[in-house]
Amino acid sequence: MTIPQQRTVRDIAADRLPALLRAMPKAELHIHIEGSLEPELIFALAQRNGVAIPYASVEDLRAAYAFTNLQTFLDIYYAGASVLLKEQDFYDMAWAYLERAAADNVVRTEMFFDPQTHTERGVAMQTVMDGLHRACVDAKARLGVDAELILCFLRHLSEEDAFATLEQALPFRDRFIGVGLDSSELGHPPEKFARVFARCRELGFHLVAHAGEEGPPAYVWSALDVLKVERIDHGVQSTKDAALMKRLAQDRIPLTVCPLSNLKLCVFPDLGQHNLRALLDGGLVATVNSDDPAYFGGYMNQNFTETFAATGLTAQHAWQLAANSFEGSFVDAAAKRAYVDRLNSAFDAFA
Ligand code: HPA
Ligand SMILES: [Zn+2]
Repeated sequence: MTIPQQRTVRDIAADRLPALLRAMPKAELHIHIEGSLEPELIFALAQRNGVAIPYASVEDLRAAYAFTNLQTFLDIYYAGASVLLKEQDFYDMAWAYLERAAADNVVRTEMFFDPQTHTERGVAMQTVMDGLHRACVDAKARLGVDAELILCFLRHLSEEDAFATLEQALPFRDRFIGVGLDSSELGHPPEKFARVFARCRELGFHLVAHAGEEGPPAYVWSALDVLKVERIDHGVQSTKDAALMKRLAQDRIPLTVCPLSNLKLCVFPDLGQHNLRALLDGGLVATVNSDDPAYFGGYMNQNFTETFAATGLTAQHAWQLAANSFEGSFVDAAAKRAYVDRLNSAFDAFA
């Protein structure tokens, strides 16, 4: 892997830090596109498609977003996705996110999607793929955002179901760059999906998995050693295991950390106690991401500004997190260098 050059960044006053965080180019590596579905769009799509939803208003729905753990969120997240039926619905959802990403100076995004959430309801794989892919193509042309897709298997379902999903997706294999693993973590360890990940590896897909969000460090170990993933999504429980921290640092395995998600799902009691700084201090390739921004109260820049305000991270950390996002992305070495050059230019212009 190419490691972007290091850079020592001059300190800037705390009151100017939010502007720098917003202005710097960055990659988003952990965004569930179904988690970008805002309540307003849920209501609009419900009406367009004649789907009944058990909430009287947008305010009513938003009021239900009081989560105590991952599962309480997932129950509402899957219900929200039930309004997605047509190709245009998937396009509209992805386009709304991509416009928000562009506004946050996200120049590269690798978006998760959960096909089983849709095929289970009778939506064709092709419908999902067509809508999301068309939004990615338009994002490059009209927003200058380089957008790719990563297909996630739902870990609360069986490996057999994951294999069937992979089969359905293979006619569209040029439209997604990798596979991931999401949904209910506890009780569904990575090794449950050992064979389907081995197959995806043979097929040449990039591999990632959620691990160590709520689950123990053992799940991060098995994501690495059994599934052979290239990145860990979340991974914040890794600080509980010194040997694991060493492994992640030595192998430069990126962690796609999602601070506002961790706050909303009660992984940390408050943002001031988030361990992002400890991950960076441990030499890990940690990144900042939004996860499910419509549900967790913030897109990329809000994740950056709120976390920096709560934890006292500095301009040096800002540079490192953005550089890490490009290092951790699935672009080639020349593109990584070009992105880090853009990052350096943004810092020069800011000084
Ligand atoms: N964790 C697991 N599964 C998910 C998440 C998450 O944060 N968001 C959407 N699906
Ligand atoms: Zn996630």
